[in-house]
Amino acid sequence: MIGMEVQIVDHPLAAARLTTMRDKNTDNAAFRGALSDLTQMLVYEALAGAPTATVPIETPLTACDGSRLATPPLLVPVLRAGLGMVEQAHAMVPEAHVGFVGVARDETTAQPVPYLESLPDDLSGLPVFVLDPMLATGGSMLHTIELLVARKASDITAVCVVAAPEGVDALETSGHPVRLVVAAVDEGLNDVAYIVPGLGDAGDRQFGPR
Ligand SMILES: O=P(O)(O)OC[C@H]1O[C@H](OP(=O)(O)OP(=O)(O)O)[C@H](O)[C@@H]1O
Ligand SMILES: O=c1cc[nH]c(=O)[nH]1
Ligand SMILES: [Mg+2]
Repeated sequence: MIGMEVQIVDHPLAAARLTTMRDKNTDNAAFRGALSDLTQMLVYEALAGAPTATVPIETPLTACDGSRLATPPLLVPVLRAGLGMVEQAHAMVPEAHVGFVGVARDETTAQPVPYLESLPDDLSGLPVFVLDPMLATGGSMLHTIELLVARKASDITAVCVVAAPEGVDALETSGHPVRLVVAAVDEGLNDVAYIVPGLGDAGDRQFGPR
């Protein structure tokens, strides 16, 4: 799909949380806190313009029309690092259902190695938000998107903190129905496929080494 929608969330508060996450002196707890705060901003922006449904209500004074999300997205954290996003995303969209995908890159080849999939069978008509702070080569995100498309998802949003241009290109050329919401697109990948300047290993920085 040429011309994939990429929404960069560059609000000053988002930039401040991202700075905390990038700083190598930020400890695990503060990293998780900044990721949670930033997730709130990313999900808020990702849902701007989402279709709404009218809800008739009564205020203490009179009847009026209210509003709710027409179709709350399925939230899909990619383990491990996406776990640090799901609680806050779910707080923003409490009526959402949640699926899980587990994939870990092989440390020598950087290829994604899947180990978990727990998703509804039929995703037709349901928007899906994939939560993973890092989009590096794009291999892990593409694996996840392929699981979703195989279940008939046709409206997928990748919600990420940092992306490499290589990962953005990989999503764009995949032809899958995906858009990207991200706090920053960095310079690129180093020789072991880490994002530079990046923030290191987002799973390790929340939970310790695996
Ligand atoms: O775009 P890619 O090249 O696939 O890299 C991105 C993936 O790498 C990280 O996970 P990792 O494999 O380190 O697993 P973890 O979350 O368990 O640490 C990250 O959370 C993404 O899932
Ligand atoms: O920079 C990177 C690349 C992949 N996964 C991470 O957690 N960080
Ligand atoms: Mg990791």
